[in-house]
Amino acid sequence: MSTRSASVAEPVLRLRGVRRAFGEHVVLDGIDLDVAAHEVVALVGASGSGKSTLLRTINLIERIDDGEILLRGQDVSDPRVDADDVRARIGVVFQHYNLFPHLSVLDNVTLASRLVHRVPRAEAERQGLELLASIGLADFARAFPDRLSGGQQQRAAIVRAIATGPELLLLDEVTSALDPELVGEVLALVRSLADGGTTIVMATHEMAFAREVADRVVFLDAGRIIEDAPARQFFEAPREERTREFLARFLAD
Ligand SMILES: Nc1ncnc2c1ncn2[C@@H]1O[C@H](COP(=O)(O)OP(=O)(O)OP(=O)(O)O)[C@@H](O)[C@H]1O
Repeated sequence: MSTRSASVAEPVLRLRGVRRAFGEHVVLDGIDLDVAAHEVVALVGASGSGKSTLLRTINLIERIDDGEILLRGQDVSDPRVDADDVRARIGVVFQHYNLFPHLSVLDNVTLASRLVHRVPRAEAERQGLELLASIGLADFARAFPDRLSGGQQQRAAIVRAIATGPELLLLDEVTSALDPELVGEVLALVRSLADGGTTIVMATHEMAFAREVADRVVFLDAGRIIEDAPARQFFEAPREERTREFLARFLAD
């Protein structure tokens, strides 16, 4: 478990009473969550419990029906706020299809810096090459993504997401589509970002990952937070019966 301490300053992210329904189906049912600067929060829960929807609401891909989403104190769920401005402040990596196949790996990594943040090409490429070198992929900078393994692609997608220095990094099951032997390299990268102070909210089915990397684990069930606890406590002494059942089922699989 990480030893980083949470800041007492204003949270990077604050959710208040976040609700989202699809028709009659309430998928997020009053979510309250604070994420402090440098904190790493893992969202866990059964399939369909609302983890991805929650991440998508934070990134404004999914609009909420009720409640508030504050990014460093700004209510970004206000429909008058420009979603593109908010997304420029948040890095996101999904399970699948993160890299643009028709762009080189370096162009993928530098695209947002150049287009959204207006960093001059030479400077963006210098930074991009540095990032690719940091994950051992400098030699693939000019290659297209299909030359990379799934794990290498996900790592490139993760450095692309942090290339613009986002205030918050959202990771949605970034290892789920990978062959087991490729999972470790992606986890190692996320761990190093966590240790470097990146603020992360990640949905994961990998309990070992949540346990090792997250400061806090938030257990969702049917769109509600059942337990929100420091990672060690969550796994070693969960308070809620439903958490114990979830973990027992998980260990039995
Ligand atoms: N656009 C949508 N329209 C209708 N229902 C949706 C939509 N998006 C999500 N849902 C439903 O919301 C529920 C929560 O889905 P979500 O993907 O957030 O769960 P999850 O916890 O991330 O699941 P998984 O672990 O399988 O990824 C599911 O029942 C899903 O079918």
